[in-house]
Parts: sequence; structure tokens; C-alpha cells
Amino acid sequence: MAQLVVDLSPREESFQLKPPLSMVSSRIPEGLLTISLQRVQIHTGAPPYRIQVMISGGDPAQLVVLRDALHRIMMGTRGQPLRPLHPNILQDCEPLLPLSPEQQRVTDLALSGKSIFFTGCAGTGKSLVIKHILRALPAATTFLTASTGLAASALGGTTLNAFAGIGRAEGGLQGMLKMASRPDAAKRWRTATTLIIDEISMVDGGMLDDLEQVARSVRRCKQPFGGLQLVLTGDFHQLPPVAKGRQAMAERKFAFEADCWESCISACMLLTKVYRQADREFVDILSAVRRGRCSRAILDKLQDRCGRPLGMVDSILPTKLYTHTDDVDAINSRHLAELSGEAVRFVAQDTGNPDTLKSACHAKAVVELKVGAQVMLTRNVSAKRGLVNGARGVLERFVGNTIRLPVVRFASGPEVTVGKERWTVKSGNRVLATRTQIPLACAWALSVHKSQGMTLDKVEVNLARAFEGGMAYVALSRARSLEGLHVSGKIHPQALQADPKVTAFYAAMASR
Ligand SMILES: Nc1ncnc2c1ncn2[C@@H]1O[C@H](COP(=O)(O)OP(=O)(O)OP(=O)(O)O)[C@@H](O)[C@H]1O
Repeated sequence: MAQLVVDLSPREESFQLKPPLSMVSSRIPEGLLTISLQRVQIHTGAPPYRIQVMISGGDPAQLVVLRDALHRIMMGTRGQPLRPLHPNILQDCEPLLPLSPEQQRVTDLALSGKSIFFTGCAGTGKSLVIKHILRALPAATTFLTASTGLAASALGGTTLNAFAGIGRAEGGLQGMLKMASRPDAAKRWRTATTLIIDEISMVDGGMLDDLEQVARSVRRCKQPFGGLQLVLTGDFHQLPPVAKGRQAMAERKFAFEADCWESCISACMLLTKVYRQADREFVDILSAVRRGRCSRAILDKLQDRCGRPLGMVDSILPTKLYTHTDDVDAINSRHLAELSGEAVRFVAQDTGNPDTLKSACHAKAVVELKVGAQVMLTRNVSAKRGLVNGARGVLERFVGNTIRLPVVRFASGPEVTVGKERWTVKSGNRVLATRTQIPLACAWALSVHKSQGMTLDKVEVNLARAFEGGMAYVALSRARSLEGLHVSGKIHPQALQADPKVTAFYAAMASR
């Protein structure tokens, strides 16, 4: 059953539909339409009101018809024009998992208009909550960003720098103000009502303070962050802000250390239930690693349980996670070269700004594949069939003459001809660039940074060269189970340390 939240806000007066809300029927050009209203949220307070209606149906395309009809019905009953339709909806028809009560509470708070930070261990559903929030808020004024292009593109957003229009944030605050005041960027800042930032652990606190000043200046509003609603999420025990060199590493600040944090964030919420792993023992080990409390005994248990290499399942090898991209590239190139047979090159068709695509698109400009290659999907193709971002398989053959397409046998069972997919890089509802490419990548090895946010069935982790706290936690927590995890080599002690500032931040949050 596909579900969709239709946004009917902002409205200047309260919603007239009263219980029973179960059915709305109306004659529309397509015939008699009956919409089942699953949930109506009316956030009261001062107008404009925010109203979301969840509708459901078997066929995503049908939902779009329902959505349009619902708008028309509303227009009829209210007798006044509604704002333009939610432009995201056509792309957002993939059904979402329903939220747990604690995830729903976070979502409701975000939809009430409050600026919030929500956090939780890896696998507690932070990304799922973002997807629900995104579907419920107006696309034209809601901007989804993340610290890295990869994290942003996984959810269809842009980098925080791209939203802010500040390029690489060089030239200090004055430089940022100048860039953010250019017409395009200033328009974005002024139309935005909600700014979502994912993977906030990787955003530097100093940069957040600079952006806060930019927001007040460009939006000409003295309120914190220029009156913009902030929805921040991430886990500060995962990867910290990127810093090159010792000095930069010593100077970097976490976002919660930003001067503006207290005035901008009115609620911090914690998601507690882990969904990625079901095994209690594994969840406890991961929790100890996350908090930097990995005793010798826990480490021994981990290396003992996960010391043996994982076998091949249906000729699919485990994904190797390395901390350095030179290791990753070397492993993938070596394995691809070792395969005999013709290499087929897939060259992307792009529109829009090439720089945007380079920094923010998950798919590569050129993907080279061979029969026998270990591959991974780089986006969700069909959640129903288990063909989701990160799903692993082996390339069986190519089909077609003029347009050749790979046939992949996935670990989840099906043999699938993988067609090209389109990636869209958006800023609010404005399309900046698109790339059409095969949604596959070689997956003998991946970097720990790239693996953040993924779920992997079989994974081999190498942390011998780890150089940051959080790396071990991010890498190990990608696995669903201890049976699907192999820890190769020694774990560098650096990887197992939790930053004391992060530990203190979470302790303070828990005591509130
Ligand atoms: N309410 C839920 N019911 C069932 N499964 C869920 C629920 N919430 C999340 N999951 C599943 O748990 C897994 C992890 O979810 P998600 O990626 O959203 O977590 P996360 O907190 O963003 O993780 P990370 O910090 O590693 O990025 C996914 O496979 C997701 O589908």
C-alpha cells in the first residue's frame, strides 16, 4: 500500500473537515473518486495553519491522481485558491515504512514549526524520519541539505554550502555574506521556511555560527537564524567535521559547540530503538564502541566472533570497508582488472551545472563494469523487491545490442535487468542538475565515509589505518548482524575513542 502526505498549508483559516474523516467522495473528470483519509494533522496556533492529510492507495501513480483530486475538492469546498501543488510528490511515490511512536513524536514536533535537533544511534531511523518530514512540508520552501554531497544526494538534497550559496566558504564571514547575497542565493535564503541539515556531526560549529549571521543578514530578520526553522539530525558519535592537518583538527568545533546552538535549537530529541540490528548482543557491542567504552573483553568478543573471513553467498563477496580511498580504489580496480571479458562503459547523460553534479551526485559520470563484477545499487529501485541503495549482487551478463544493460543477480534473490535511473540535484523545488546513469557501482570495497548511512548484509571491516574517533562505530554499525561481519586486521585504537565533548553533550541531553 503506497502512502502519500498531501500538504494543504499554509492556510489562513482553520481546516473545515471535521470527524468522521474517514472518507471524502467527489465526482471528478476521471469518475467518482473516494479518498480514504488515514490521518489528518492540524497544527493549531496562530495562522497560517499547517495541514497534512495522509492518503493511501495500491498504485503510486493513482495516488497522484488522488492528490490532485483532493486539492480540487478542497478548492471547491473552501472556495478559495490553494497554493501550488506539492512539486515533490511525483518523485516521492515510493511507499515509506510507517513511523514508530517515538519517530512520530519527532516528526510531529518538526511539523509544528519548532527548530529541533534529533539524534540517536546508527540505525534508529533518522533518515526515515527526514523522509516523512520532507513529504509533509511544502517543497517550495523546505530545503534538505547535508554536510556532504553524498549524504545529501541519498535523500535528494544538496550540500549545506550549495543551499547557502557560499561555495567553499572561503574568505571568512565577509566573503560568505557577499556570496550569499547574490540574487540566486538570497532568493533561496528568503523563500526558505525550513532548513533540514542531515549528518550534522560533520558540520563545523564555526561554520554554523557564520551561517547564522548570514541568515539574519540576508533574510533581514534579527531572530535566531533569521527566523528560519532548523531541523538538524545526525549522531555526534559518528564522523566529526572534516579537517585536514593537525591544526585544523584541533580547532574544529562540533555544531553543538556553536555559539548560536542554544538560541536556535528549542528541543533536542533522542531516538532509542535500533532497527538495523535485531541481535541484542550486537546492539550492546555497538553501543559500547559508540560511547568509547569498548573494553578489552568486548574487543576480544568482537574479534573472536568476527575474526573469520565470511564465505561467499551465491558468488557474492562481502563488501570491504576501508578508511582510506586509495585502498578502496586499488581494491576495486584490481578486482575489475582481474576479470577477463569485455569492459562495458556507461557514460552518464547530464543536464545542468557539472560542478553541482560532481560534488552532489551519488552516481559517477562513467561506470565501467564487467561480467562477474561485484556490484551494489547506488539508489533505491524497488523497496518491495529488496532492491535498495546498498543492495549487493553479481553482474551475470549484459543484454541488448544498441543499448546494453547489465543483468544482476542480487543477494536478496532476484535476477534483475538494471535500467538507467535519473538523479536530480535540487535546491528547494528548483532543479539544479540531473544525471541519467546506471545505478550500479563496483562494490568489492567502499570507504567508511561513503558507507555512512548504509545498511550492508555482508561486510568486512578493516580499521588498521583508522585516524578518527567514530570510524569504528560507523563501519561496524553498517552490518545487520554479527554473522554478517568480519573484522580483518587490528583495530587502530584511535578508531575506538569517543570524543569527551560528545560524551558530555549526550550526558547533558539525557539529564534534561
Ligand atoms: N519504524 C521502523 N520500522 C521498521 N524499520 C525501520 C524503522 N525505522 C527505521 N527502520 C529501518 O532501519 C534501518 C536504518 O534506518 P535509517 O537508515 O533511517 O537509520 P539512521 O538512524 O539514519 O542510521 P545511520 O545513523 O546509520 O544513518 C533501515 O533499514 C530502515 O528501513
